[in-house]
Amino acid sequence: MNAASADGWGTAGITVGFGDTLALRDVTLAAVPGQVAAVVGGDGAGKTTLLRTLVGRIRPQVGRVSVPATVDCGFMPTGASGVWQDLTVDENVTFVAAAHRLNGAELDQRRGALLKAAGLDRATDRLAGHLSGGMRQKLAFCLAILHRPKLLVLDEPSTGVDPVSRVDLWRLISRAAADGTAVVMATTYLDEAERASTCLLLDRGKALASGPPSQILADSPGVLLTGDAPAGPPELSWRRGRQTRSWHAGTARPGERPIPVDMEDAVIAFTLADQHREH
Ligand SMILES: Nc1ncnc2c1ncn2[C@@H]1O[C@H](COP(=O)(O)OP(=O)(O)OP(=O)(O)O)[C@@H](O)[C@H]1O
Repeated sequence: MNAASADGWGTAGITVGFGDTLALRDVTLAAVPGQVAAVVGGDGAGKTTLLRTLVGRIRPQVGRVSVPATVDCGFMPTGASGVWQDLTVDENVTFVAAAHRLNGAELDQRRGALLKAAGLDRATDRLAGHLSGGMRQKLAFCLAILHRPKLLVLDEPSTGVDPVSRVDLWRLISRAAADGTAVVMATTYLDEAERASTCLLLDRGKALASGPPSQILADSPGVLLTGDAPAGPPELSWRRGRQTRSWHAGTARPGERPIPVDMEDAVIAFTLADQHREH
């Protein structure tokens, strides 16, 4: 369980069920040092279950999980629940540092650098419960990475965060990866997924696509059209800005002018293609 493969860590063919619900079916995810792997998918897709299985909080019924030793893992649960609301920013850091036996000059240096990078260095005496949502998420991030984990797992770190704090958070995440950490993050923001090294698209517990973002876009199934009105059945059309997107399986028909897909289109196209196959 604890050995790193040549390429890093991750899950191999894991299946997780809760009673009658199959939350994950045969899902493989690679966590590679120096890279950010984004896990994307809609509500109930299985993102949280995958991350919790990766950090050892859920045991898969089938498949293998390989991660570094627990002390080398950092986990930021969803909704900044890793933050103690009744403690100040500084006290939160001290509390988590004690759990990792960090102290002295090493802790002072780490605390100073992280809180500054997160824009929290002027808020050290504020109660975490009184911080804005974005600041609290950034504090949760700092706590997860305080002990310089080799594997950092983040569950929707930027959900509900304003655009400026999202940029800050993304900078912190990129820096962690640049320092050699293997980062795995669930996100519902597809612009973030597009900037990751690899993406795993989940839908109802199943992996619909995985690979570098450019490959996911290139592999996007079917044909995407845009216009003022749906070009096919309403269940295969959706609004995007002022335009309507329409999708169909197969290749372009005579007279159609398919448009290039971005990550948002690709995620919808993979999901529709999967539903199409099922019917
Ligand atoms: N502890 C649990 N007991 C029973 N069912 C669960 C449990 N945890 C998750 N599930 C179910 O497993 C499926 C996947 O849930 P999960 O929370 O992993 O999805 P998600 O992609 O993180 O979605 P969301 O962003 O909405 O939380 C859902 O159908 C969910 O209801």
